[in-house]
Amino acid sequence: MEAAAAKLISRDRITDAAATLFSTNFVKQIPERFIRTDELQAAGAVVSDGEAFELPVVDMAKLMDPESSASETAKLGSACRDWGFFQLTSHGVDEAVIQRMKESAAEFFSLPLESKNAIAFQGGGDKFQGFGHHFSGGSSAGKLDWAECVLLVTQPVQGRKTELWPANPPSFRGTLHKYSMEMTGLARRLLRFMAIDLGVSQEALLDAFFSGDAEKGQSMGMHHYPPCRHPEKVLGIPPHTDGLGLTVLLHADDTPGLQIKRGGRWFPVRPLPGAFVVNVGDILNVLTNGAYASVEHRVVPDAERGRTTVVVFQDASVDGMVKPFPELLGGDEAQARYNSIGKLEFTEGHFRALGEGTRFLESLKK
Ligand SMILES: O=C(O)CCC(=O)C(=O)O
Ligand SMILES: [Fe+2]
Repeated sequence: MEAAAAKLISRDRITDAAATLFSTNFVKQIPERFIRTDELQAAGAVVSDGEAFELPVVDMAKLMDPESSASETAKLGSACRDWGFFQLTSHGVDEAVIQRMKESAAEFFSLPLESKNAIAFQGGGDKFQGFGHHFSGGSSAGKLDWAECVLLVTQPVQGRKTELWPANPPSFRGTLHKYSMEMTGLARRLLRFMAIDLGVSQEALLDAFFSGDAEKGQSMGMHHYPPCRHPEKVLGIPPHTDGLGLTVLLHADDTPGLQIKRGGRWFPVRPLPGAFVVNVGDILNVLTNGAYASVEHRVVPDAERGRTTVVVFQDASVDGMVKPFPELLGGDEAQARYNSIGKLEFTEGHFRALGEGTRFLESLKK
């Protein structure tokens, strides 16, 4: 869940009891606050292991190569339209930086609770950054996720609260800075090809994500899902869509857990080694007038192995608004499938709806 979310909601601190639960994995009985069997049963079936399906794979090197660019761009476009998700290979992000980010995340979560709580969520108001449990709303209200996470603003640089960036491991802050810059570069590269696919100018799409507006930026979520002997009873993250523009997820290990909802069923992502998982957020869905889909997803813990991920969210807006690109409407406002709304109002609405278990995007539909 993106960091901006928590502006309107408080989050829970991780208690000693939860930390013990997370570190042992020999729990005989899972405490009631984590049990969500009903919610899980109501949410739809998971496709079986044997069922063949393929989450689209997009190759950045092929996007960049004039020989293959057109066909790979079409693949990128259909992934964003049909799945709202794809795995990205040959992405060009510095492998050493990725490796250090993975290690830093894993090292942070392996620290004793006391050290992690040095940057605990303060709760309430805009003090949303730091370490703790996710907020769970809607049908999850009052329940706790089988996960611990860190949320931080990473861009613009002047918007960072570096005192909340882990000081342990000591290399963490430098690594996150480099990783954040790499992610900006990656988003820029990808957006150029999305613009070609959409038929909007590259400048307009890049401006929507990166022009000087102070409200735009980048945030990150670092998640640790401890193993759980009863994965059918708990959730790592309840179903949600991402409320910003574009999300890029890095697996720090090869444990699966992310599931995508499609046609009423949950499709487990089988992470490809070395690939990022990229998905369309609600704002990009509106900017593209519904052409690109922001799709519901969730995380279930693994029975045997822990899972650590690092997620980067890239924010977007057009002239302070969340609205379909005028270029896509051919000068005819009647073609807009969503009502325009101010960026701040959108963010507030998104988190209010998340808390209520509804989807704000639906209320913007014409
Ligand atoms: O950790 C994951 O696989 C997904 C995390 C996620 O959906 C989020 O942070 O919004
Ligand atoms: Fe998400």
